[in-house]
Amino acid sequence: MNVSFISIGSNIGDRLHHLTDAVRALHEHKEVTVTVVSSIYETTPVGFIDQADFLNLVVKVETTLSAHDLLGSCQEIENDLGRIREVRWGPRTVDLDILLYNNDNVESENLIVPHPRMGERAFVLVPLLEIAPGIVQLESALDDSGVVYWKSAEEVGRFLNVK
Ligand SMILES: Nc1ncnc2c1ncn2[C@@H]1O[C@H](COP(=O)(O)OP(=O)(O)OP(=O)(O)O)[C@@H](O)[C@H]1O
Ligand SMILES: Nc1nc2c(c(=O)[nH]1)N=C(CO)CN2
Repeated sequence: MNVSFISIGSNIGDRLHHLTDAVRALHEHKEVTVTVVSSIYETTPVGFIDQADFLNLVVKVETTLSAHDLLGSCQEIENDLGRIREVRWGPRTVDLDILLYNNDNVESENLIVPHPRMGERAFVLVPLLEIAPGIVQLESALDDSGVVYWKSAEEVGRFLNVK
């Protein structure tokens, strides 16, 4: 069994709904089980900053999928939930990024793990370290300004027991 951490973000429309749909879709995949959901954080946009605030969370999953197949499933979920890709780092209905996959280092054309920008992104590190303290070593103190606790994981995790 493989263990992976996935970051999920949304900043268009009913953001909580989009996060919930994405977590549910992951969990409903027959080769993926969501085992832990972080709290939900409201975060100021990073990169392309002239856009609405995001909701972000991180999930831990167990999966029999390879890292590449897991990426394919994440992209399918993004497409199903109607993500519009226009501006790099721009608004999206829902965005799923693979942060970690076991202790693997992957460097292929379409997949890099650990995610190359996770170390500088508080919207990733705050929820990741909440559910997996110490899983990444920080080079300096984490500047968590712009990342505010929004709601408990209950909001998205409630349905996970019913599988
Ligand atoms: N670890 C990873 N998780 C998800 N996608 C990845 C990863 N490594 C590379 N990619 C590639 O990144 C491509 C672009 O992804 P996307 O459009 O979501 O970028 P972005 O979310 O705007 O920016 P960022 O990559 O900085 O989060 C995807 O098509 C995918 O092939
Ligand atoms: N706060 C925040 N900013 C972002 C996010 C995100 O999920 N949250 N995703 C991005 C592209 O992956 C770019 N910028």
